[in-house]
Amino acid sequence: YLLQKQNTRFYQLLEHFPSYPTYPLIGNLYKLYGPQDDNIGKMEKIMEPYDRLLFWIGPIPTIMLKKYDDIMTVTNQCHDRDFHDFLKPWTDVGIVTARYDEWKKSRKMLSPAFSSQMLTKYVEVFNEKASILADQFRSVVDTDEMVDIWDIVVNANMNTALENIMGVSCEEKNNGGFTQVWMKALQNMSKRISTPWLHSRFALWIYLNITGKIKLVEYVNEFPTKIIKDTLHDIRNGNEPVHSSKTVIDLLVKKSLTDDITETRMKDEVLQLIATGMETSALNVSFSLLMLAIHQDVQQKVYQEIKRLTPNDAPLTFDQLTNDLKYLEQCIRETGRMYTASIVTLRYTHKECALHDNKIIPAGTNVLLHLHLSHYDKDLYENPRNWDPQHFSEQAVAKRPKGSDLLFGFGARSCIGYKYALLSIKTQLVHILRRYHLSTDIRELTADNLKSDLMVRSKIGYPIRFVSRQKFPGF
Ligand code: HEM
Repeated sequence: YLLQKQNTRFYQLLEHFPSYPTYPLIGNLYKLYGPQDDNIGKMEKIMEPYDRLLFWIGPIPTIMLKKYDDIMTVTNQCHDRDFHDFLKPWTDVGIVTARYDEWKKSRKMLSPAFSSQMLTKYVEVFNEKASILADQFRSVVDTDEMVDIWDIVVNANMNTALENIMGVSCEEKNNGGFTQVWMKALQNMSKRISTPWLHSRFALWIYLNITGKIKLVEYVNEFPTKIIKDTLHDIRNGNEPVHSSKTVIDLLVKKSLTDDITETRMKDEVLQLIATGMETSALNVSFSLLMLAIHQDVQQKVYQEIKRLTPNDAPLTFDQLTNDLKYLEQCIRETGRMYTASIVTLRYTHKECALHDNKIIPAGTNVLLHLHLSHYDKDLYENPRNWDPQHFSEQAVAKRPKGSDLLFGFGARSCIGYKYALLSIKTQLVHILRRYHLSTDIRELTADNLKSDLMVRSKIGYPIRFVSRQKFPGF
């Protein structure tokens, strides 16, 4: 009551947004809590009648938006996310969690890691890891057995990330260990989000210590710290030419010789790149392969494009991956639309933010931008529940407002790694499709088959049958 009295405008502005009954201290976020297996369907039902919905976490307001024009308006005006404290035990200030001023430093520091010159270097690693990935399906080829490809794909993407970001080859000792520890650490982060009592920092600290999971947090932080220290040591001792950078850590460490960047900050930047880039890419590869296995006609068209534009089974080049293979890219984008890895993204309003109908989100509000729901918008996509690469044909894209496909977010804080992701995903799909024809017994993958923790996943896995190309006449 006192809060409301003191800040009348704040509460008056929020009254313009629909909400559910709210209770003192708890608010009404209870509406969204429940088993993770059911949360996507539940969210869709709750949001169905609304374009905007106000939730209260105790006294803190959170507005959920699902229309692309609202999302674009907010992302154009607000450049902050406010969940730094939430991830703090695992990672501190970095590009994803930093507030505006610190974020500008991160973005400037990391942009060179995504220049064409660096991307060209990464392509070599993409080819090498994608070829190893394709090799791993040899044991099941032509057996008629369907395999759930997730574990294999996620490992391949972790190995690629480790090599390009940290320069650690997956053949080296302990890296397998890092992938397992990382996945467990992510499960714990997601458990914190879906478990209200773990929102308290003190409760989380007790939980992590009693269960011994604090060791995961320590290991995840020690691993990149050691590599940063070793790289610094090498460069200071002249063992590394200062002008050549193959990895993100090389770039950061060299920058730290002239700029004020601490080892902790470098470690957090690196962890946050892995957190945002690795699983998102692995999910797109897994969903894309499953979609191609379901949609045989599309698979055939993609395969013909690959045969036509990348003959001789040679490693793919940066130019081929960037300029050719347009239909394959349509498939990847369509998968990203229907199975949006990052189901939501966040903004925090430091100033009032006016929406197009003059409703105002007051300063001090968290805004949840529901990318997944925006991708099922009938105003943007014909038959949005159907997986159809034609949604991303040149003509279809031209008809939509520029930027309304929110696969990689929008505005200043949109995905810094989107080109990297597209190149990496394309390389993996080409290496696999060149060698195998894919099929599956799954007929379709609807919203009921999806669940979400920090990311969107298939409840029924990604079961695929592999047949060698030679044995598959007609393709
Ligand atoms: C299919 C793969 C990927 C998808 C779907 C994806 C999607 C997204 C989305 C939706 C956002 C939030 C944008 C916003 O809030 O407006 C984001 C942010 C980000 N992504 Fe990606 N991403 C992918 C791959 C990658 C890769 C490979 C990297 C790096 C190696 C990366 C690094 C980042 C970073 C650092 C941010 C935060 C940017 C900032 O706050 O300035 N992402 N991504």
